[in-house]
Amino acid sequence: MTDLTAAPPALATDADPAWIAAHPRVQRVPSRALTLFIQRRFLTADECVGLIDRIDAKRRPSTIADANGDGYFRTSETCDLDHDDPFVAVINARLDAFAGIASPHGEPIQGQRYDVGQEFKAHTDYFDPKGSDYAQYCSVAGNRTWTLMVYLNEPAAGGATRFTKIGKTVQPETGKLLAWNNRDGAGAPNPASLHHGMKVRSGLKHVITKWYRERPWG
Ligand SMILES: O=C(O)CCC(=O)C(=O)O
Ligand SMILES: [Fe+2]
Repeated sequence: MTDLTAAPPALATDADPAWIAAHPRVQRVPSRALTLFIQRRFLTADECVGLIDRIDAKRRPSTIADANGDGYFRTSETCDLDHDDPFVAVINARLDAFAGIASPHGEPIQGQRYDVGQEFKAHTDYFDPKGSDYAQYCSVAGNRTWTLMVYLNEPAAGGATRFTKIGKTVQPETGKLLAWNNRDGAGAPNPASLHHGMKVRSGLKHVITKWYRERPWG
């Protein structure tokens, strides 16, 4: 459970790193190239179980936006969580409060499930403005800005998230949150946000991912 030190900024369209850094138990990963925060125990073990049950009940094969011809690029399963479910709505509000971003800028939370051997190869969460699918995915709400991701469990082996450009590997831990800015200091898409959801070697891995947009999503 995150204890917030103050009310979030009213109707902010973007996160303030100083706001995030002021939350209790937040660590900033030392890097000039990427703004990346970690907070352990963002969710309780019970909350994680509640999310895992919902993900397992509604999962489907994961997809990627800009198809790149590699059928093994993202082999996990995905679930669009139901925001009419009060349990999900409470967690969604907590993510918004952590980021300090007004709720309409957030995409619905997704769940991801990785079985043994499954992974999400190195990618960025922002859409390439020169990519063929950019207009399709970004014409209304703009590009992705911040990513919040929470590990819901700990696979027995594998499943770390590796930020390849900054040489940082984060190990899954039940309830641990990652928050990073997909843009650089000038506000442009930041290639240093490249990350790889590495293969699970034993056990299962579940995470939730929440992406924020430049403009309201819905
Ligand atoms: O599972 C992970 O460690 C990374 C997930 C991810 O990068 C994504 O869903 O965009
Ligand atoms: Fe990602």
